[in-house]
Amino acid sequence: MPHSLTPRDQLIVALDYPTAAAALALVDALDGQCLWFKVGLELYLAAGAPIVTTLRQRGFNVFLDLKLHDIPNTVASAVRSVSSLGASLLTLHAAGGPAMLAAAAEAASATPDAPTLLAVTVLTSMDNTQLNSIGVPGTPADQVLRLAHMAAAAGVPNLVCSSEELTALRRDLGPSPRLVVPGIRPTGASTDDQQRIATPAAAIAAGASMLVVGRPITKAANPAKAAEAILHEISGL
Ligand SMILES: O=c1ccn([C@@H]2O[C@H](COP(=O)(O)O)[C@@H](O)[C@H]2O)c(=O)[nH]1
Repeated sequence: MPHSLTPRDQLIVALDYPTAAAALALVDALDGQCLWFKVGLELYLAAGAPIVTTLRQRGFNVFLDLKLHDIPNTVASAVRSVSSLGASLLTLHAAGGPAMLAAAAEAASATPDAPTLLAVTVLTSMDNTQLNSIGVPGTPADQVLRLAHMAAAAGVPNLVCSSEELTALRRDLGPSPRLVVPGIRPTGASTDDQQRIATPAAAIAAGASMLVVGRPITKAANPAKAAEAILHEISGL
């Protein structure tokens, strides 16, 4: 495994909730099993920066999934703005291009306590047809590889990708980049709106550093049991 992380270091639970109270109820229900939580657009727009600081005060690691995508100056300023919150990871869209990524990387390296930047390649909800329909030729894997090389050259080597691209990414980029993988579905779980999916074990075996899991845990009848099953599935791999 590229990063020698324990299963609890590898599982990020996506807190896709409309209020801080609902998100924190799920955190409480997991009863300390999970160390990482993802705050995405829904929760951040509803609850703002205090949800990040609350999670940090409770001792959890925060992945701030804001998927920044704007002109270089604006994205660099946003990186500086969120750096004081204490999130460990922050996303921006690789499709913003090399100048945007380089400006963000420069801002992060010059800002104390800046999060590690992750470049989002091709959303796991997109398949071949959807990608081609926005004017990108080829397969999601082609585009992920193209964006990954561009992002690394711009100073953002860590990525969000699907499990389907992991083998090729590890072949090209080696063990160092942190590859964070959503679109995780335990066997038998509903795929929802995800297109490029894998089981937790398959994604870790293919080279994922960390897994992002939302609905298979948050919508489960017993979220703690669902999280425990995923941790069990990836332990010993
Ligand atoms: O390509 C991407 C990038 C981010 N996500 C986010 O991950 C979670 C996945 O939630 P599930 O409920 O497990 O599908 C969600 O917050 C997305 O915004 C992604 O799915 N794909």
